[in-house]
Amino acid sequence: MELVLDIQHLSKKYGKKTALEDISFSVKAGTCFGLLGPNGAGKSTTMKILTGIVDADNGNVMILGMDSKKHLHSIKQKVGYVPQSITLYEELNAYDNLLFFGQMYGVKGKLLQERITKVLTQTGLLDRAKDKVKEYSGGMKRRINIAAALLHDPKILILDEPTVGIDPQSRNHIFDMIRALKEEGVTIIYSTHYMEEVEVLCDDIAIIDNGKIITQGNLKELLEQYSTKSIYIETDDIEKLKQLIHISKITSKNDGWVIESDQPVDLLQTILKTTTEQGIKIQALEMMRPTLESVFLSLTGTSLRDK
Ligand SMILES: Nc1ncnc2c1ncn2[C@@H]1O[C@H](COP(=O)(O)OP(=O)(O)OP(=O)(O)O)[C@@H](O)[C@H]1O
Repeated sequence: MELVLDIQHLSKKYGKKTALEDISFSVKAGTCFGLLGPNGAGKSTTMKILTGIVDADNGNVMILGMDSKKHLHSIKQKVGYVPQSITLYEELNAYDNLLFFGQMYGVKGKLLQERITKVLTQTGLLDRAKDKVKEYSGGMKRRINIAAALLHDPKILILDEPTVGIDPQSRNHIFDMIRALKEEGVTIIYSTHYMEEVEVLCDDIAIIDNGKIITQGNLKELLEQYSTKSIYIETDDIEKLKQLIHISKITSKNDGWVIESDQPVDLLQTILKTTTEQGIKIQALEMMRPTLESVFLSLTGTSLRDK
């Protein structure tokens, strides 16, 4: 598959502080790539290097086959970047903001009018286009900020933590937008510290921590490879069950227990059979979906949520 982004051995220090240490990853055309990591991991620095805002100390970035050091201008025409902070004129309405940003990207005239209508429709804010941005909610501002990065019809859209501090409705809108853009063939590069977002949106991921990539690859394969397989059960008679079946590791969770097993399907069947035969009542029994939380835990020994 065609690579639209290829990063090799990127390093960056701010003074003595190492922000990135030998980062390499690549992104395939038409996919959603997730850069997942806790605060301060180096996600924004990576994205700023991709967009030419920050210079790397070492390493190479190829975007759409072009070297970012030599062809930044051409690259910028094909890449949309949504920074973490909102960059809109509060006193202007959304339409005028988009007019301004479109012209900055070099889009003009009738084409710009068409693009503004399209991006406002994509963000679900066409009917609010004439309202001043200062009257928008945080989530709506974020959606317009994304719209601004789409005006020049980019092939790659880079989003730096686009859902921080916004309402669930706007978050869902952003997810729907990303899925629709992907359908249209746009490659998405998405940074976040929310594992759940990566799990539902991304095809391939890199997990970054302390400026280093700790693992990367296809999301499904990583989940399969690293995460713990387990069963969740709620029953009033766990002690009896423990005597009847072999359980290697069990921990309490919510109103029940999580039992780890290399063979969760077999264990599930055994539990069902045993509880039925012995008359042990169960309130809930299910296989637990592998999560990125457990991937992170098994690779770093710490929880991403605790960072
Ligand atoms: N301009 C700067 N000057 C000095 N240190 C910086 C600067 N920008 C970032 N850093 C440091 O570099 C490291 C990586 O920061 P970066 O913003 O890339 O992380 P991040 O993963 O995007 O985190 P966050 O989600 O908190 O923005 C952090 O330790 C941060 O404090």
